[in-house]
Amino acid sequence: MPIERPNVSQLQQLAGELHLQISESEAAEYLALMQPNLDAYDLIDGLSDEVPTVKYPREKGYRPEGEENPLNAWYYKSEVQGAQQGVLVGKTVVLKDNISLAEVPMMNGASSLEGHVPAFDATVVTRLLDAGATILGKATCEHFCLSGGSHTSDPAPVHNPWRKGHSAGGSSSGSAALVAAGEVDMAIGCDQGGSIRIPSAFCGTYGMKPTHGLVPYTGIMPIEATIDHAGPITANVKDNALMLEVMAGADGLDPRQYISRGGSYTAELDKGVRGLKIGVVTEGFQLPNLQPQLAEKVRNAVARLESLGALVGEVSVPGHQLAAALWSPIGCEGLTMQMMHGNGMGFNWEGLYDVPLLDKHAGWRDSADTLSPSLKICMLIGQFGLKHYNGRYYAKAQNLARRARADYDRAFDDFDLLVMPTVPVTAPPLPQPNCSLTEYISKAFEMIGNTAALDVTGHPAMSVPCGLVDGLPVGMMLIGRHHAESTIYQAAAAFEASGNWQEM
Ligand SMILES: NC(=O)c1ccccc1
Repeated sequence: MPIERPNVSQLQQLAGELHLQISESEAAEYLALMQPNLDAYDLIDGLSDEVPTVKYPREKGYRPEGEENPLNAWYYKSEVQGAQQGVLVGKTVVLKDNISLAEVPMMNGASSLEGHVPAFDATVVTRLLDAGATILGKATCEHFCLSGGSHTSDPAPVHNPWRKGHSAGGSSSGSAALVAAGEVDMAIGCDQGGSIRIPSAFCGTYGMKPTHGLVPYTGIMPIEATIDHAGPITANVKDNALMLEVMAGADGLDPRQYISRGGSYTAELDKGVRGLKIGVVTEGFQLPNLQPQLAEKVRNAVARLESLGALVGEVSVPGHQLAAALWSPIGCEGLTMQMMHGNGMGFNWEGLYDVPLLDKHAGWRDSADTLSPSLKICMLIGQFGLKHYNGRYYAKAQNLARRARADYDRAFDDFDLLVMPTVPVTAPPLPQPNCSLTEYISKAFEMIGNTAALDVTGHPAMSVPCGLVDGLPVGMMLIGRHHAESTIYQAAAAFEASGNWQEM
């Protein structure tokens, strides 16, 4: 199929957008000279796309309603049976709804994407199925994954299974809610500012944000490649480690995997914590909105690890606050370029692009006013930094991210793990649908003070449930050296085995 050529005046218009002025006759001459290039576009247009083939058949599926979806945590139910054999045989899994499951609708929490049906499976999906898992469907997520509260998802907010009317956390809201409600064994979440760990903390699940690049993001709708992470959300530590083992390692299609190695994450589970050095991060307990009772639960959990033989000390990591600050230019300018101007894919990397998703998402411009205020504020910050400051603060923040990372790594000279509260608050009530802009946005970001920093530095970090305050779960965040997920699991497993966290 030939692509539609621009005419002379369209080419002049394009030139204008590039700050060029070309006369009509120049435009005509350029146009003639461009013909071989446009012939190349014709050739590409005539070819089929180069994408992975779908390996396992699936049901058409449906959108559960009413009693079948009391928390609004399901987006779609569609069963996919994986291989007959493998470490995940008998395990049920739900996918966050920014992860492609071929033939099953995906909307990433945003009405502007409604109607999109992916053509291929994300790498992590194929890996789980190859390991024998049974996928049950897609979990509701927040609007383009841009909220730590569960009130921004289209069509409806997700409720916390511990208390209806309260936030499930976000942005992997449905993922954690369905695991906590016992509807699935496992879920995949994604995390750019805390979106695996926040809902895990609010819902009392185990949520691991692995080292940046460990798990391929291929086939998952991104926010910004340098902070995109995918990882497991489960009801126990063993399942979490198993799931990570299956999902980790290079797929050759994701530029985030500049360092790519998988590993065995189940090997250390029974080792205990005797002699393990755990640093309590001073800055992690200095968030202005930290609830004292919640901090107390986390300190009690650390004392328990100490009683199990860990060597505990206090450590200051000034880079923690720096990293949290770096999230603003990196997250906001990065998502404005990649997710919005770049139609969800961006440019300048080799790998697997989802072309139909790109086309569909390019339509956000036609209904931009329906975007969530939590996304709008990030776009406004991002556009400001890009337009008024050439994106220089994004660039400088990427450089300073190495300083922040080195700061944590200095702490890891003395400690094997670092610990702090995952989030400063327990699950708050969901804001009312007609709440103010200020409330809507503050309820989306009030809890990311500790989590976002580790997206910037890339360190693995896991939320481990460690108690209840007024009947709502509290999460302790364990942070490890890059690629030391095993050490995190080792401590998490020892802690889990030491008693019922709901009684702590
Ligand atoms: N995608 C995220 O991790 C996120 C979390 C909280 C707020 C904004 C984004």
